[in-house]
Amino acid sequence: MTDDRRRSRPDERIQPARLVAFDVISAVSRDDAYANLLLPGAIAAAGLDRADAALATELCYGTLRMSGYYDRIIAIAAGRPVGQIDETVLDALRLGCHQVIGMRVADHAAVNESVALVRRYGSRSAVGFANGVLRAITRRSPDAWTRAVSEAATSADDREAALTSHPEWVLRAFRRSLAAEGRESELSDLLRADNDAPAVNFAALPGLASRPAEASPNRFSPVGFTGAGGDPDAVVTAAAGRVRVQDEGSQLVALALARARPVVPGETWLDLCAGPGGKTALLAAEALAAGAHLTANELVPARAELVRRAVAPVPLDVPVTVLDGTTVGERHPLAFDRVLVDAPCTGLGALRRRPEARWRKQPRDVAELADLQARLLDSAIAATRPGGLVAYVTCSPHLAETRAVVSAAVRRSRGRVSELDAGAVLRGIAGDGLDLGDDGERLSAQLWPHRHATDAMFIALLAVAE
Ligand SMILES: C[S@@+](CC[C@H](N)C(=O)[O-])C[C@H]1O[C@@H](n2cnc3c(N)ncnc32)[C@H](O)[C@@H]1O
Repeated sequence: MTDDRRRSRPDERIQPARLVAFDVISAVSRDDAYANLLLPGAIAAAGLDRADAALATELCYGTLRMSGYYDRIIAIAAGRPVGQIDETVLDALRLGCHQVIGMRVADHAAVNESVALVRRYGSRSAVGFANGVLRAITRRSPDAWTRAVSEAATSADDREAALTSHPEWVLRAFRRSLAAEGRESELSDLLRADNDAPAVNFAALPGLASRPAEASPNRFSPVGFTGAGGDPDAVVTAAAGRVRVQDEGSQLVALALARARPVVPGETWLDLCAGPGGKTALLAAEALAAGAHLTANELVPARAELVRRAVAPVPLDVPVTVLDGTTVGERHPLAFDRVLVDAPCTGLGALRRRPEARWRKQPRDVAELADLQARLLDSAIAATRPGGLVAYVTCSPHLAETRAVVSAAVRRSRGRVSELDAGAVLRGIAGDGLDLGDDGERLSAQLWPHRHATDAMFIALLAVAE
């Protein structure tokens, strides 16, 4: 926000945490910025202490996550569609709405500071409008707003999408994916789980680090834990990078490739789409313990550098190449025993972590990504030796990015690859308590935030014929 846009009354103080949150929310709306990348720097630049940093995070992430719901409330309170409200004013209204409805902050603080934001960053003529809208919002209880939004919905799906703050197309995609495992009835739980901030989860690289005594083991991942206390970066630094922040589902899918069958020493492994290297680090630790070699590949040079840093704490030489993964099958045919394709995807399975991501994605992204995913998987299969294994992984449960990509690749391979029972492999790692739905015919496996408290990671394991 440039200084020349700043106007305020001399007596008008806006809490630094609110200013930071508003700046980041505006950058997301205006410049398509990523909140998770921008917020830490904005907090540091403002010199916020721990409590204010937590407040800024809640204000920013909560507002972005629930903005679909808040927009319905604002439209009713304003008597006009949000598309007719200036963007800066709308962001201030969303922030105010989150404080009144989501955080139950005292009305006067939420209203006064949001109006002050409009006075400072918006047009003067909008100040009265913003004040009126926010006062209208405070006149009804959060429950009354739930009823009002429900009544204004145009269909049952529109209602559920509004109340859980999801785009309707995402809701339908989730329903199809749950229905494919006989669990459509879990849709509402899933949508609500997306709105809970996930606990910080760690992985202790096997053979190189162990879970701190005070931490709680993960339910499913044998190397995962939560509750290490304090600042996550400090936990990672204290373990010299051999403990990493990593979702439990991400741990499970990486372990599934490494542990699907016994490793023959000297095996060669490839992580085809490795950046930023979370799964590479886990695979490197597994390769080290089993006597395998690991190569990582990543298209984007800056992300390849992150992979190098991620594997540095593992005493194993892991070459990192910077290639388009779709060409690796041609360049290195039949070269690897195990290949991980952690494919670029919509990320619809990680909405808990990326608060604005649900609004950024469009249905057309799915088709584009599915085409790239198919080419990456074909390339991975071509790069795998007879008798080898390929793991196809996404952090999206969208069927077009998951089962459809896998079954088409199996068809195209004309018998060269067949699916293994990924669910059985995961249960072998995680224990029989891992509930993977009711579809007895399916060999791939889908994890879910509401059922497993993981990101919605998908995995299929493909065996290449001898
Ligand atoms: C889902 S992320 C991988 C996450 C990673 N495995 C981890 O656990 O940290 C997908 C990665 O694929 C990369 N990518 C996209 N297109 C690619 C391509 N054609 N070839 C190789 N990598 C690609 C992206 O830059 C991104 O870093």
